[in-house]
Amino acid sequence: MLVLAISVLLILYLVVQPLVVYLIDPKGLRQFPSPSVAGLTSFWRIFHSLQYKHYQAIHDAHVKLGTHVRIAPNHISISDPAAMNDIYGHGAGLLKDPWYDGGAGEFRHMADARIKTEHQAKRKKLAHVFAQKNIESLEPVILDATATLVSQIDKHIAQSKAINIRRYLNYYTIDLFAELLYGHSLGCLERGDDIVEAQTKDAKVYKAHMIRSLHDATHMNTILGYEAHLLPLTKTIFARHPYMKAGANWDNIIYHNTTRRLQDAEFGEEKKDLFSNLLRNNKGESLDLPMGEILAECSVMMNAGTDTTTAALTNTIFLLYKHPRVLAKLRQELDSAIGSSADVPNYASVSSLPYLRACIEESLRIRPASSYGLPRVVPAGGRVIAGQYIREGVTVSVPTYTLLRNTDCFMDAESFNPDRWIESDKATRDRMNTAHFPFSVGPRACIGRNIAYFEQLLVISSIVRFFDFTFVDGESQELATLERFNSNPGELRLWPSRRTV
Ligand code: HEM
Repeated sequence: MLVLAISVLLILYLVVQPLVVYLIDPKGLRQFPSPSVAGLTSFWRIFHSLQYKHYQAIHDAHVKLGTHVRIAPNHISISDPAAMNDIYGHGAGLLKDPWYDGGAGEFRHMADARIKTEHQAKRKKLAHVFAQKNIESLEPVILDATATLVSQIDKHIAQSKAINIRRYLNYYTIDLFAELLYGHSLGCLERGDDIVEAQTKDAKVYKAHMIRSLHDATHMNTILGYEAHLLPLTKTIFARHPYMKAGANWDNIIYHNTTRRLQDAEFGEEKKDLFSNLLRNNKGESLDLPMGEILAECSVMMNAGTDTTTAALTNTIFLLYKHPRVLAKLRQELDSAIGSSADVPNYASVSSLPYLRACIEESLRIRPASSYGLPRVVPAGGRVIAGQYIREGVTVSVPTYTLLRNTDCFMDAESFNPDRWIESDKATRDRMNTAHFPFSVGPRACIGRNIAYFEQLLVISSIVRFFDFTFVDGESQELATLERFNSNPGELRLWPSRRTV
């Protein structure tokens, strides 16, 4: 009897209720075209997220249906550059959607705080952590980590082994960010794996795979977030799912490293890392953050600071070695700027090289690390977004992947062409800049972009100068994209050799 009652309730909830809402159409959304059953149910998005190809399904829908597409019962995706400012700009007034609750813990961090005042306070408190001046002071740490990466590639050459550069770049970003944040590396690069220590609240220390923990947890949170109002139920139903265990492992990795860092501080070890800036403002006064908030901020930094930059670095290496003409031009620029030095180039020597910058921008455009349409809620009174009125309470987003290949803004948008950032006339460049937002815009835009550029400049210039690669699978080698929330690249195996500089 109970099973029958639950089944009836489920059918009512999953089939009848969406159909009734769809037909009554209280928010006037039926005027917007939608692919397949997307206007009726979130299952359309869930299906494509489970294939890791959500961005592609949204892109295909826009190509077929136009700029304003209904991708879920209460969600309009808008692939128009004008929508960036309308939705995300300073003063737009649209707040983050409850989808962000999917990954939120008891304490919110800077990226998942949805209340405006809470977010503003956090961002203000932590802005100094990400200031360019502060990042530049961390250059020795970045140079050291980059030198270790170079020596690991050399080891593969000495042993005549192919290298999975996607994994090694991820080991690099993990070690580097742990060093920047906590003042200690996690040793992934040296070991050639991502198995690190985690610690439960009752002090049990064990080992876990760092990359997998983050990826599985993110995938789960992304999908559960589509029906955010059901989170208390779905989190209970899936409590034993391995991806939930992955989330616990991730939290325990952060807990282990944060408590270790706090103990260092207790023993009076003075460190010049981001963590010390997290505890104190730029006048040296304590910020008095509760432990839950410290853990939350460390978690988002280790997440955002490693996963996106790994994607950006891997994508750039792939694109450069796939395009020998571009690679040769970049090498010419680097060689004439740096000469024959065998050291990892420093920031001053590469930060204003135009072609290097252009390669990085073009890679962020054509293979964005963050391709997901970032959801926001239309506030009271509704809004005109890219020319169409959308009622209050509707979720809207700009699909980053689609925006970055907008054919009105980028000529021959599907081709990797760094020259477009240098050789285009002003009008063309202005048009490109209306759509080139790999870090988003406005008050919720990426706060870590200075770190991201710093890393990319040093790593890309080092690898390109020192190494030749051939693809293990020959010229036909492709690089998969697996969108969980970030767009993670698939494995990328290369045969490395030393280039004579
Ligand atoms: C190529 C690398 C990166 C890309 C493409 C990228 C992209 C983005 C994007 C698109 C957002 C907006 C997310 C949203 O609205 O939900 C964001 C936010 C954020 N990013 Fe990055 N990011 C990168 C690197 C980093 C790094 C190195 C850090 C360092 C910790 C970082 C920390 C953050 C934080 C804390 C936020 C939340 C900001 C807020 O809501 O105020 N990111 N990033």
